[in-house]
Amino acid sequence: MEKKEFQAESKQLLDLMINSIYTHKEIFLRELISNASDAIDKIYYKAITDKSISFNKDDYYIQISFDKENRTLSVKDTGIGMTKEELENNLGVIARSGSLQFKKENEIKDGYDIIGQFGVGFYSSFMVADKVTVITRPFGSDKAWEWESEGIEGYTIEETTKDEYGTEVILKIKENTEDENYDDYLDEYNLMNLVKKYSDFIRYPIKMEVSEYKKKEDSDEYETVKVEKTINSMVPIWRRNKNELTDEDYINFYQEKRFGFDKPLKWIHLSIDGAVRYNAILYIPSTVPYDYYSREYEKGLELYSSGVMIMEKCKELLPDYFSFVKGVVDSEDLSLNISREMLQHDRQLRLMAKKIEEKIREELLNMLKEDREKYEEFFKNFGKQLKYGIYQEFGMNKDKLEDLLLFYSSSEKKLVTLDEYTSRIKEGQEYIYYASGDNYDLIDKLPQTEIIKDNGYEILYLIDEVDEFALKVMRDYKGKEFKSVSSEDLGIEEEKVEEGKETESKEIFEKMKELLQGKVSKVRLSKRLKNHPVCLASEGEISIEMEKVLKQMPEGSMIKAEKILEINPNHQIYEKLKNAYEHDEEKFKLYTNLLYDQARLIEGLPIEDPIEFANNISKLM
Ligand SMILES: Nc1ncnc2c1ncn2[C@@H]1O[C@H](COP(=O)(O)OP(=O)(O)OP(=O)(O)O)[C@@H](O)[C@H]1O
Repeated sequence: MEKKEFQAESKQLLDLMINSIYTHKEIFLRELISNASDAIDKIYYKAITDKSISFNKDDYYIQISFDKENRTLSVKDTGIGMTKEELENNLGVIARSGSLQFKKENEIKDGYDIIGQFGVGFYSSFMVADKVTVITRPFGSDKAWEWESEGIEGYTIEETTKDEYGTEVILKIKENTEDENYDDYLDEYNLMNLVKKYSDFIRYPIKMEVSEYKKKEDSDEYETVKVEKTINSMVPIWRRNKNELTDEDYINFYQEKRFGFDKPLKWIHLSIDGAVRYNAILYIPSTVPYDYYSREYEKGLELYSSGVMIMEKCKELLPDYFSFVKGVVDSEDLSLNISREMLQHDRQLRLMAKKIEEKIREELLNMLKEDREKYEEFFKNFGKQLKYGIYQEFGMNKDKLEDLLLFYSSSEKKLVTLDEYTSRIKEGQEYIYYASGDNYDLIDKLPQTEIIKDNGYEILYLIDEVDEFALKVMRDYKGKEFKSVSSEDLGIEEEKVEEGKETESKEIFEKMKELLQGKVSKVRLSKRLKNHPVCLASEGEISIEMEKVLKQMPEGSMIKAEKILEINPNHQIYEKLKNAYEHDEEKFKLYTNLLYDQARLIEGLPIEDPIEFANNISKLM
């Protein structure tokens, strides 16, 4: 037996390998399976050019077996195997990849790319094993070799026998420690899950003996028996032809992948053959994930490189406003870093992300046009996210998102797009009007909306917290400005105020403002009220609805809207107020407080002092 040391720099590298390159120990299995798949691929490629080699697909497979008692786990393949020299070169020198060399020598460029390229994956075995044994017999040779290593100190090679060509890697799994349960790698269920997670789309069968609960022959009793099964799906659905796939295939894949328990509302299957080639299947869920609108939710698409899973949630592939999209992306063109946990070039990712975003937008616009009912269902679930998308980044994404928005319309009594609103705009209508509140019924009754409706103008009713913030950063839609029904200048012909009232009321309103002790910045005659005596309006950037929202945030509680109390000069209450001002100070104070409280109630704001409010009402009675 020959005992050899790893080359000097390899020792350090091996140490680095074992201890710091990978975040998850479990990926060692992905690496061994990828190597086994590469080894079979190499025969496949040889067979293409060498007519004397026949490649019968059924003869090629990967087999996983384990022995709990002896703590061994084995990954065996019927691939190309290694000569003694190759063993020394490939497993004796870390960071030398026989696979990369093979790829170069054979100029392999087509779709089924060989996975290995860095020459380090194999050593990840030492993260979970004390000892690694490789028994290999190269294709076309009778000789077989056994390579063995317990890590840094070196390895041995000796001749052995093996019935078939191919390679078997046997790991002596470490004992459990306080932090790590190595028994997981000797557990049928867990191993199956790891194969599903990382290697489901390796294109050769991965076989393993699995337990099955079966009825005994000639008896009613049941027993658990071991049956050899192929545990990977092999052909990824995204590589299959769209025409061959049924709705059921897509739905099954969504559910198998646990993207959600629901049935997806819509899916998009992409095969892109541009600067970066990739396939993707994207899903829009039909229900909101329970943690979607919370900090815990993580966006991202599952990323594969040549059928091997690299990242569970690649967040760079989705903008925040489309974070509800689930799915997979698979590309052969990614530059991976050594651990396969990250990508080396943002450019490829950016190109993919851009296209993916375009496609999602296109699909949503399509749905809006072709299947309104479905789109409204989507919007009910994720419309809020689109609106956040506009609000974030100061409206930078406005152009991409504005046509995807829906708001409830006062005249149509249903959700409408901004385009539909503007297409109905009347001559002389200067603005797109909106009113905010807790629900459509309450907004519909808001005194401020009356004059606008009387003019025959449509109003958008906003009930989501983010709505008004989004419209504020949008400012306009195709040149038409948004206007709150509570703003001072509504751009319409205002209610006439009798001559003299303007001057006469000044003094009264000054007094009212004083009595209200800073609660309002102004009291003024209303030019918008018709049948109602009073309402609140606001000035400046923060509206009353926005104040309500900000109040719920810890840092926003101090931010207040500048409120204006508006009194209807044509309502009999105005005369009573005037009378009280002139003759009964106590009554005037009472009216002032009551009118202010009423206006708050109409806006859905809490009464600041409910007891005093109740007492004031009693006084009136
Ligand atoms: N099962 C196997 N059969 C045949 N050759 C193998 C097998 N496993 C490993 N090798 C050889 O050993 C080399 C080193 O393997 P290793 O897993 O360390 O790196 P890699 O697969 O080339 O690259 P990567 O680090 O990107 O996975 C491979 O390139 C291949 O030539």
